[in-house]
Order: sequence, then C-alpha cells, then structure tokens
Amino acid sequence: MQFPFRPSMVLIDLDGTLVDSVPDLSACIDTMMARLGRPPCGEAAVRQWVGNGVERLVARALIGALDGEPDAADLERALPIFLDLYAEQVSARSVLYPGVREGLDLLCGRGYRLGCVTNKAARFTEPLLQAVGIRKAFELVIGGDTLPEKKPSPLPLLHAAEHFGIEPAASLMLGDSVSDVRAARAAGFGIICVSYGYNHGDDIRHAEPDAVIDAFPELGELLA
Ligand SMILES: O=C(O)COP(=O)(O)O
Ligand SMILES: [Mg+2]
Repeated sequence: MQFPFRPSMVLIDLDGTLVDSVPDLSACIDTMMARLGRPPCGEAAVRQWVGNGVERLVARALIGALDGEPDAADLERALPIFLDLYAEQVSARSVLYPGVREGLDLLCGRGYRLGCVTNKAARFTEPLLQAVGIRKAFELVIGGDTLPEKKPSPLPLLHAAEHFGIEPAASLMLGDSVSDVRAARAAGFGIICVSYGYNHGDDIRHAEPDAVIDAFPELGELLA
C-alpha cells in the first residue's frame, strides 16, 4: 500500500484497538472461575486470549491455554455465568486508549465513513461503545454474532463495504490482531495495526500489516 492512503471507509476493531477491555474481561473470568471452584486465570493470561469472541475466551480460561477444546459440559456450565457477569460490568473498568478520541475526531473531520467491526458479541459491543462515549462516531457497528462469520473471515468487512457502497480497495481496517490482518487481506482492504493491543502475546509486526502505529493520531500522516 502507498502512503498517504486516502480511504473512503475506515473500519475499526474494538478490543485492544479502541478500548482496553481486559480489566473487565479478566475480572469476570476470575469470578466465573471462583464460582466453578477453580483458581483464577489472572489478567496477563486473559490479555493473550481476547480476540476471538466471548465463547472462545471462556473456553480458553477453562483449559488454561490458547488452543484446544474444553469439556463440552464444562463450557455449557461456565458460559452463562460469564455472560451474566460481563453484562453487568462491560464498562466498569474499560477505558479508551490514549489518543483514540483525538484520532476519531481526525477521521470524522476528514469525512471518511466509519464503522466498528469487532468479534465481541453485539449485546456487549453497543453498551461498551456508549459507555466510553464513542458510539456516535460510527455509522455501522458489526459484532461477532451479527453475521454468520466473524474475523478472520472477510465477511463482516465485505458486508460493511457493500452497506456503504464502497470498493474494498478504497477501504481500510484498523486493528490490533492477526484476525484483523487476515480479514483485511482476504477482503482486499488496507490494514493498519496498533502496536499496543492484544495479539495473543505476539508482536503484530509478524503479521505484516501495511503499517503499525503506536497511537491513533499518527493516522494524520499516514492517511490523506
Ligand atoms: O474477542 C472479542 O470478544 C473481541 O475482539 P475484537 O474487538 O478485538 O474483535
Ligand atoms: Mg482486537
């Protein structure tokens, strides 16, 4: 991709890109574990497990690892406990990353169409965006269960491009994880990643996005 790039549409990931949601996710995971009579996972582990939706997060907590499957009965018992806890405290401790508000103002000011595309279930996404005060920046919000497939599938990105009537080649994804990079590549979007998010403990540069930024305001120079 050539910089400065002039996108018509920018789709932005939520967890690890706009909002540091791990403090709430990990508090709920550890309360769930306590209710199941198990030891806590801790925030550092949860930070590596976010990015593929709540069900996968709970599965990872139960097995204590990124890959693998828990016992189906364990998951069936644990998931509703987590969902109830997280519904109550989806934004209790979650905050915007530094520079996000400024960056969104910059993108809005340049007239790009903005959408939020996350793997977080829609019932948590809307209240979290509202609580941190950025819901109005987005014309379209697609959660992890809004469509039949979530990232790394290109489906949510292509759905947004079609919704706005914008070519994928004129579209940019802004995210923090390898799922964002894979979805963007498969959809034919440009992809810029933030360095500070969650990528399962790996440096996002290994996924070779078009650019990596340390904070949203750097978009000012990369985009036209
Ligand atoms: O895993 C989740 O629930 C959310 O992940 P995302 O916002 O980074 O797509
Ligand atoms: Mg993310």
